[in-house]
Amino acid sequence: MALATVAAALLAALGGTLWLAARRFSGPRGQRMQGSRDRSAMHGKTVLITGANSGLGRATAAELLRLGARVIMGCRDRSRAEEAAGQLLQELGQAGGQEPNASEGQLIVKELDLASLRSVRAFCQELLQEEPRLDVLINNAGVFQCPYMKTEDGFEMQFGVNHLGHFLLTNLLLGLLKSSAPSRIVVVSSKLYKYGDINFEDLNSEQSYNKSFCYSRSKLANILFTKELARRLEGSNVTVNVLHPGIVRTNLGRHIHIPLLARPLFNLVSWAFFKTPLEGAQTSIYLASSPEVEGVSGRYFGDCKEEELLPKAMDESVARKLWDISEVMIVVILVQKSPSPKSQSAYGPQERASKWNWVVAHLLMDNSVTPLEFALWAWPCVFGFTILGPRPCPQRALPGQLCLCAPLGVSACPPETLKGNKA
Ligand SMILES: NC(=O)C1=CN([C@@H]2O[C@H](COP(=O)(O)OP(=O)(O)OC[C@H]3O[C@@H](n4cnc5c(N)ncnc54)[C@H](OP(=O)(O)O)[C@@H]3O)[C@@H](O)[C@H]2O)C=CC1
Ligand SMILES: CC1=C(/C=C/C(C)=C/C=C/C(C)=C/C=O)C(C)(C)CCC1
Repeated sequence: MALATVAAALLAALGGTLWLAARRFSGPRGQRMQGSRDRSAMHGKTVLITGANSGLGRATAAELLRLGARVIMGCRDRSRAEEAAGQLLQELGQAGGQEPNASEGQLIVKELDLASLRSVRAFCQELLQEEPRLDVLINNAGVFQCPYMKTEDGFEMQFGVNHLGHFLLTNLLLGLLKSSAPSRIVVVSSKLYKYGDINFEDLNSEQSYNKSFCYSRSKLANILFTKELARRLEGSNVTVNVLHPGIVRTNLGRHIHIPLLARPLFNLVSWAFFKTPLEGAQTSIYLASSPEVEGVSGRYFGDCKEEELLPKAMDESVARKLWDISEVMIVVILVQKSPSPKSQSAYGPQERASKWNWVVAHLLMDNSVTPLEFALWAWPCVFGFTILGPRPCPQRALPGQLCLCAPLGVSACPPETLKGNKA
């Protein structure tokens, strides 16, 4: 009896494995490899891919390199990136039956930590000095459902890396993309955007943190960012499109805890049902290289086809607000050098909730911003405020000092004013 039970269990396990294996090698996967097949399609083109050392980014880099592109891998860990680059060149050499880096594109590793706006700026400064052109920017790097963590600048990690880091990166590289036009920006989002919302009152998750919601919110932000950027880039010959890759077997799930005993089963199921990184990367490759999408902008793609979005991902007013507040967040960090104890004590509980308030006021009072930086960053922010309509300032500004009060509760008043107001 016991023997029969064991035999039945073994048979069931074998049958299950065979069925999963059959699923793995059949189905629509083959049709998903729709990227450009022209081996020289990307010759002479420079492509920047964030998070190119792993998963989808790595697979995208491999394919674009094969198509002849000069690929810049923007990665946070130099040793992991160099290891991946070495493997990619070796694989390419083996596949082509020739010495790596002979006729195909070039691979360049550069350090870029999207959880540090200082790193993003340093990266862009170097890139702008060294690269005469940039044809494709692929905003691919991402963090998925990590425990509550903050970036170097104090932003919730998933929003900070997935949205804000890329927001700054893209804006700093827009000039080069425009001068290299026709050029493309590709944004990697996720279908999970459906479960997110742009809750402006707690964008930094200070009040509550739900890791799934925050991932989804950051991916919704990716889509709204794409929509708004496409609108701003109309007529520039720079296109921007967003995609979801499907469910792909990568390192993205590193923060998901799977009990040790369940891991083999999970691995088997993911092997059978998830896409491989190369399959998942097809839409990124397609949007980066296919002539079919030349001139197409502001669209959402999956499996190399345009897809419909939920209304919340197409809301123009939310997209504009998100853009404006992202600018404020970035501007603030630009001027937010270690605040003085005097300033620290100057803001009360309400102001502390959005620490950005008073810092914006320092724009013109503090020489931590150069006129060029001010011109680049401050005016869109001030302009955004103007467009959205400044509200009457609840605090009384000191004569001659900057005091901006914008919607969404973001206001900027000199700390002295806030202090005076509290008294
Ligand atoms: N896999 C999937 O099923 C899906 C993935 N996506 C999206 O695809 C994109 C790629 O993810 P995927 O390849 O799956 O995951 P991986 O974890 O394999 O790759 C993510 C990449 O992002 C990098 N990264 C993470 N944080 C930072 C940072 N602070 N600065 C710079 N780079 C960083 C990682 O670097 P490091 O290796 O050093 O950690 C890694 O190179 C993400 O945007 C993700 O949201 C969307 C839907 C589904
Ligand atoms: C494959 C796999 C894992 C899980 C990855 C998962 C579940 C990723 C899901 C990502 C999604 C759905 C993102 C959507 O935007 C683990 C846990 C690392 C274990 C090893 C193999």
